[in-house]
Amino acid sequence: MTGAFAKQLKPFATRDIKILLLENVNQTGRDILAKQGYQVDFLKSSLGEDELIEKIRDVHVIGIRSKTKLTAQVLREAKNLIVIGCFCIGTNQVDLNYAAQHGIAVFNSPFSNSRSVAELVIGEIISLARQLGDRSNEMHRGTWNKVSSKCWEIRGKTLGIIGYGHIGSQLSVLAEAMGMSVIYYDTVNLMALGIAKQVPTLEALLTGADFVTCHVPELPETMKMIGPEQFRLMKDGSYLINASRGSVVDIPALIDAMRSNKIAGAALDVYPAEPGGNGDYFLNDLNPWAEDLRSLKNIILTPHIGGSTEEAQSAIGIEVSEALVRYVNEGTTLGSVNMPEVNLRSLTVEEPNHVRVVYVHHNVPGVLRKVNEILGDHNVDKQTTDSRGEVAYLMADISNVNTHEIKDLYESLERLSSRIMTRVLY
Ligand SMILES: NC(=O)c1ccc[n+]([C@@H]2O[C@H](COP(=O)([O-])OP(=O)(O)OC[C@H]3O[C@@H](n4cnc5c(N)ncnc54)[C@H](O)[C@@H]3O)[C@@H](O)[C@H]2O)c1
Ligand SMILES: O=C(O)CC[C@@H](O)C(=O)O
Repeated sequence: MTGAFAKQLKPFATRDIKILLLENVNQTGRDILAKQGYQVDFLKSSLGEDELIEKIRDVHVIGIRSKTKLTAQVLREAKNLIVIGCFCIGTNQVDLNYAAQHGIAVFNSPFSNSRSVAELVIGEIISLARQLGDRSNEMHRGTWNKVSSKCWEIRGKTLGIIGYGHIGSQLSVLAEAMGMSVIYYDTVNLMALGIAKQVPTLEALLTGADFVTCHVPELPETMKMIGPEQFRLMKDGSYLINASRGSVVDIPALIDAMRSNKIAGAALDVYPAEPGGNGDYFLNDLNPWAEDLRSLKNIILTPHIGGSTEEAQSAIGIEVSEALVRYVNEGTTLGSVNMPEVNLRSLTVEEPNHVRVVYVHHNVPGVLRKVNEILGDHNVDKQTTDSRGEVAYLMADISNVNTHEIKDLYESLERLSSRIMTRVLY
């Protein structure tokens, strides 16, 4: 019996499934996974590449947040890995394509922390307009500095939202409720909430807004999308907020724009390089401009806490863990960010001599015929298949399979040249 077959053998024992959870995944998620009987290893922080490679070799499932980089180099070593859970929205830390090509599904939580980020940004808009960070710091140092110069109400001001997705649109509603006008720029034509207005270009947004806030994913097109030219276009005395990804804003350009008083304040929650865990080593070692950034007035620096609320983390823990359990136990890919979405109704009663076959394969002609020649020796009750780019995913429920036939079934599928990964469940 090959190692791979032993790993997938029907019915696999849930106690054999090894899970590594990094970055302090919430207790809700840990409980769901432990209740399945899986072996759950939990760490509060992320791991550097060498340690990660060492640990990932052994596990079937890994759960991460935004700091753990699952590059092709790391995933190459993850010989047993079948699924990755990103307990967050962003999936830019994972090589999604490499994972799909190797039959590793990736799940995330697409909107459970959107409200938390939107609320943080609302807090920052008011804090920047009233220079709250500076006043508070002065009081902590014993200085009473009662000023109104360049402190503003936000009522009647214009908020410019770049990226009108889950977070941007939620923020739009909150901002209007406080009397702000909202304009937004998005590459997709999107319905405005309330009386917000979509503008046709980034330039129109930058020239029209008093507060500019970024809510785009990390993509090649969004790298440094706010740089010297964009700061030049922004209104004199306007503000910039970035709680999306650190790569979106060119930080040295922001420092220049603030030093010249073009930009009156900024709030950053994300940075081009972030430490893997909590400690005293904030930005200095990682980012050469850190000292300059820290020396600026009216700048709020937070350690990537946009989604860090009890509500969001608890909801994310449940959502992602449940998706992992469905995938491990039933092969369901609904909600996966890198696999075709495939589902079959699960069995409501234990059926003897019944197996579920999951076959991830290269999306090339002739595969279904060959697979069905193998499955056709049994009774195929249900079958479904879908493809996404170069990867296809087939799921079949088969009856009349005797226990001694499972190994043959598995090995016949594994021998096909189209095979990426075979799993036999139940
Ligand atoms: N600070 C935090 O803790 C935190 C928490 C959650 C999410 N995030 C980040 O925020 C990002 C946005 O989250 P979301 O849930 O709103 O995502 P989303 O996918 O719902 O929305 C993103 C929007 O950006 C638009 N977009 C993409 N490229 C664009 C471009 N070049 N110009 C303009 N618009 C563009 C998309 O069309 C989409 O409408 C996430 O990708 C994640 O990186 C950060
Ligand atoms: O919790 C995190 O580490 C990431 C939060 C946020 O950036 C996300 O992508 O959801």
